Amino acid sequence: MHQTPLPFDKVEGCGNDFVLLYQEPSAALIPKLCDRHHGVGADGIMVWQGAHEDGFRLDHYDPDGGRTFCLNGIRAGLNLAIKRGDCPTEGVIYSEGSRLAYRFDQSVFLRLDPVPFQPCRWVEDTHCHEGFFVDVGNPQFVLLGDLDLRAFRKLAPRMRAPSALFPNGANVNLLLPAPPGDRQTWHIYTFERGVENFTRACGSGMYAAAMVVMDLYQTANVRFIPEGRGHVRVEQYKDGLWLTGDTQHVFQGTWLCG
Ligand SMILES: N[C@H](CCC[C@H](N)C(=O)O)C(=O)O
Repeated sequence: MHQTPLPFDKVEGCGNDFVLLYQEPSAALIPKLCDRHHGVGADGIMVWQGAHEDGFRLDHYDPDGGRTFCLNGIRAGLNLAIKRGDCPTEGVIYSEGSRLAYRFDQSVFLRLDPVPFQPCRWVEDTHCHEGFFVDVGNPQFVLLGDLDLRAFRKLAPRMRAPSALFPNGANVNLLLPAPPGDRQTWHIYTFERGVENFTRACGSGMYAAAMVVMDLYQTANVRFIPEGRGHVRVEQYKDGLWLTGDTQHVFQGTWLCG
């Protein structure tokens, strides 16, 4: 069977990795590309759609085909598009129903709209954990050191499931202060919906966590150290709240397998 070669780039933000495409993938291709053994291997697919309204557009697919907002995918995809000259160093990026201002200064900065959060309690049998629910364009459950990493690894997949508390399921994040007592620097661990696994980083998880931490500790700057490489900062400037962090263009390739 003849297959049309499909050019792609592999990009990542703090270890949250993506296959960046330039045309719409078929539903069957998405999990194949994301597969770490038989495919390229990625936590998701980004599709560069070029000019859109007053800016540019990047679409996102989870490995299970779900469409939802993805900050690391936007950061990583936009970083490459800017470096290649496919879009200016300042502008607007549309993605999955969101419109974000961006600028480039050594790395991509995305302007975040402040979003509200609600305290909530996850209960299962003998387990009861207090956290915060934040909808940043996808659902995020943020636990502020209410359990240790070992318990989080065990419970996060269950917390992620659709429930009365999270009808659409949720991405689940654990924040641990780094170093203890510091309220501006946090380790963050995330179990991601759609990937159905712990990922090295989750940009929207950090967006959600920033909303909680900045409000609770009245701080204008927060830095996250995800499981993967590097870090992400959320900082208050005169013109709003901006998020930035490490991204990388890992390699360029051509998919031949259909
Ligand atoms: N898997 C997530 C979306 C991807 C978010 C993440 N990778 C990010 O950097 O924002 C969900 O289904 O809600």
